[in-house]
Amino acid sequence: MKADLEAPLPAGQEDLAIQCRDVCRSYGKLKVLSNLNLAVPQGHIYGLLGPSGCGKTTLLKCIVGTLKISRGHITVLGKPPAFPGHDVPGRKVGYMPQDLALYNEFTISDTLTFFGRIHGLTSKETQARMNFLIEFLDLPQKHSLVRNLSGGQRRRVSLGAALLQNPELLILDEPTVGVDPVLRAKIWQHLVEIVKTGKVSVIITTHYIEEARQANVVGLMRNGCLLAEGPPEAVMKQHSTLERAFLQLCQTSDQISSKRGSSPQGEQLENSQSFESGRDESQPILAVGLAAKDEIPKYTADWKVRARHLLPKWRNIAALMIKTLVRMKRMPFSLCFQFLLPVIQISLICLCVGGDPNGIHVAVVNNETAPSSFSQSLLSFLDNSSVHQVPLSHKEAFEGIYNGEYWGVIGFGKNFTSPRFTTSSTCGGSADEYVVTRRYQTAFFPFSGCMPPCIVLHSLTFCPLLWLPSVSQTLLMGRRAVRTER
Ligand SMILES: Nc1ncnc2c1ncn2[C@@H]1O[C@H](COP(=O)(O)OP(=O)(O)OP(=O)(O)O)[C@@H](O)[C@H]1O
Repeated sequence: MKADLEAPLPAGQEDLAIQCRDVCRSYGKLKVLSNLNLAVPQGHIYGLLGPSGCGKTTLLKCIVGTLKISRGHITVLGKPPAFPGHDVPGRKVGYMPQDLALYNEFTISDTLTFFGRIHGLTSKETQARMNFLIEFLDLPQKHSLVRNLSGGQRRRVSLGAALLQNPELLILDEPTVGVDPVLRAKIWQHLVEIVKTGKVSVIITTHYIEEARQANVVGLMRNGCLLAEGPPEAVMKQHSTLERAFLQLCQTSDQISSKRGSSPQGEQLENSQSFESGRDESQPILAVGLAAKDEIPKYTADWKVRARHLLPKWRNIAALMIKTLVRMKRMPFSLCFQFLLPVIQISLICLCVGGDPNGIHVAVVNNETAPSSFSQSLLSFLDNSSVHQVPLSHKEAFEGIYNGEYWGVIGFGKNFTSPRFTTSSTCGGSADEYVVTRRYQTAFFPFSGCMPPCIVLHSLTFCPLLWLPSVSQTLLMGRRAVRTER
């Protein structure tokens, strides 16, 4: 198991934090990523730029392992995302999603403590990091509720959660949106500093193209593939700004597409300053210092590692339970809903089913007269509080039942006790004995029509999923509950 995790990486990959090879991803018929190739070197900041809707967030979700790719290969810190025994998603990765998944009922302190627990930090470590991050990200007091924070402040809390455990890889989806320029500069400065150690790598998306000049490598993305990849200075070589370089690359890409559309098949496209004719779409128009295409190795994990990967971690269960308790405490209405509703449902069920029936009038036609007869002892077994026996003749009994006076008729023949009948009647042979229970069932279940919806409602509310949502979340989603939640 250990050997598997510590196996040396194939040549050329040990210095790549992320490698995407021919990655494709679609949402139904919408192809979002098409044969995308991207390489994030270890200890670098990779600025992923591109217009809205080009697929940046989708790519980041695939990298972090919350979305599956349709085709291609991704390796993150040497293994595919969500590979058994690999902490991606997990402690090794700090992911700040675009849609902030923070809990409104949490304070800043609760939020950071929750993520600290999830990543297995001690409370001392969490506290130290929290104090640093609150000051660094210029956050309000740590007891402020997330729901009372502004949009920009929430983004910074989310960024704080991503930075909390000092991850090896930071995946930041537009962390600087709604952040004032001074803080934006500070965040970039921090990123530049942490990558200097060579142990941390960052992939960051931003709409502020010019701020990406501080990245070590930029990737310009359009329509699900990379137009250019390389150091910002190289991409900007013939242009004063990254924005202009991007504009030029977009125009070049459009020219290629239109020429390809209009030129007859097989005709060679003219050479342009930055691309070759018949360009492979999976390759950027401009690629500076791209990693060589190594063979992607086959990754296998020991069965023990796989089994452990499937099992939820206790610390995650504990963190999620505490999270649920804190949320319940802050939302008393939800507490009532979760605990009182099942009680109401059970009461409703009991009301619908009703209590034990009593005072049911049943006509008894007993043609045996001897007090020690078998029919008498059978009748004595009946509970008199539920069944009120009315001894009648055959005719009176049937008249009574047709008039609705009795719920049923129990009849015994003259020779019920005789040995001949004790054997044959148990097989249902004698015409002298009868039990008529025309309306008996209705007596027990007067509201039986209401039962199915009641039972469904009851099972929905009483089911433990509602009582302990955190545990079920963890059990269902396994150890990856943590990051998929965010
Ligand atoms: N869950 C989804 N189901 C269907 N389509 C989706 C889904 N998520 C994203 N898309 C579509 O995929 C495309 C790429 O979306 P994505 O969020 O990756 O873009 P983006 O580059 O991050 O955009 P932005 O910069 O505005 O955040 C868009 O056309 C979007 O409508």
